Amino acid sequence: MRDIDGRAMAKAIGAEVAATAERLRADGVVPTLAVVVPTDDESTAWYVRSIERAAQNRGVECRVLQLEDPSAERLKSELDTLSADDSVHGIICQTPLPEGVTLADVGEHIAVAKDVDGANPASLGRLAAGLDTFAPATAAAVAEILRQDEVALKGKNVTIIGRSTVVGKPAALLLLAEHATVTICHSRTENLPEVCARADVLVAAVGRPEMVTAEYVKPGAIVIDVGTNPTAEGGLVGDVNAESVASVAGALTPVPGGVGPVTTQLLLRHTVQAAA
Ligand SMILES: Nc1nc(=O)c2c([nH]1)NC[C@@H]1CN(c3ccc(C(=O)N[C@@H](CCC(=O)O)C(=O)O)cc3)C=[N+]21
Repeated sequence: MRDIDGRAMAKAIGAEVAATAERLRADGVVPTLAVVVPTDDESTAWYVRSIERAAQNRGVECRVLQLEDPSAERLKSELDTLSADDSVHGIICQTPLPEGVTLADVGEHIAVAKDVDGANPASLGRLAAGLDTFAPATAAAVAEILRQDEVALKGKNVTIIGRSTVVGKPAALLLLAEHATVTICHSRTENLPEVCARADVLVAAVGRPEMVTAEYVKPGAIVIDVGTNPTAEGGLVGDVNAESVASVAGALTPVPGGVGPVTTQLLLRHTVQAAA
């Protein structure tokens, strides 16, 4: 089994982002991303630091707004303000959200043109309708990795485990647009390993540590692991048991070093595109 090098792909995207950011700055536009952080959460805090670091390296301005357990009203008004602020080009509201607040709820307060992580239901609708729009960065990373790795998708069986609005559903739409035959599985799917084992490309986006084992994988299949599950030791494991699938899969995105780094760079790419 081959490892797909997400860090190398991220680096290439980052270089392209830096070039675009430089052109924008020469034209007097400082590409700016606003990161709204509404809760204290370890994996979110890590992602935010990673966005800040990457943005700084690529010439994108990053404004982090840490809110202390805001009400839904406060969060929405903050997003309304950023949506109306001409100096802000991209907005991401980090999940998890405070108790009782849904992403669809707050997402409606992120202007579609600045919705670089595809949180507004209107962005998802545009994606479904085949209109120009930003997909959630993680879903976009799945499609980008398959594109950069030159994985054939036309007519192929792509199976996605997980039907979330931020990953499973938008990834399905993006891969449908590449003419894949897409199956979405979830917790109620019958004979899950068997359904997955028909896939030429298997995308694991469930959030269950190392759930996907060899019996889920067709010999030679490309496996994309979207999971970032924190371990007790402070590390990170994916949704795929890499050791188990190693003898069956053709290729796998490792965790860390797979989908994660590409996700961060695509958020920046979306930001410079929004600024342009
Ligand atoms: N609205 C929203 N969109 C998100 O996309 C979102 C979010 N909220 N909340 C938090 C989670 C988490 N997340 C990660 C992204 C990249 C890595 C990543 O790059 N991880 C590194 C390694 C990290 C390590 O070693 O600890 C890697 O996979 O190589 C991790 C986690 C995006 N999230």
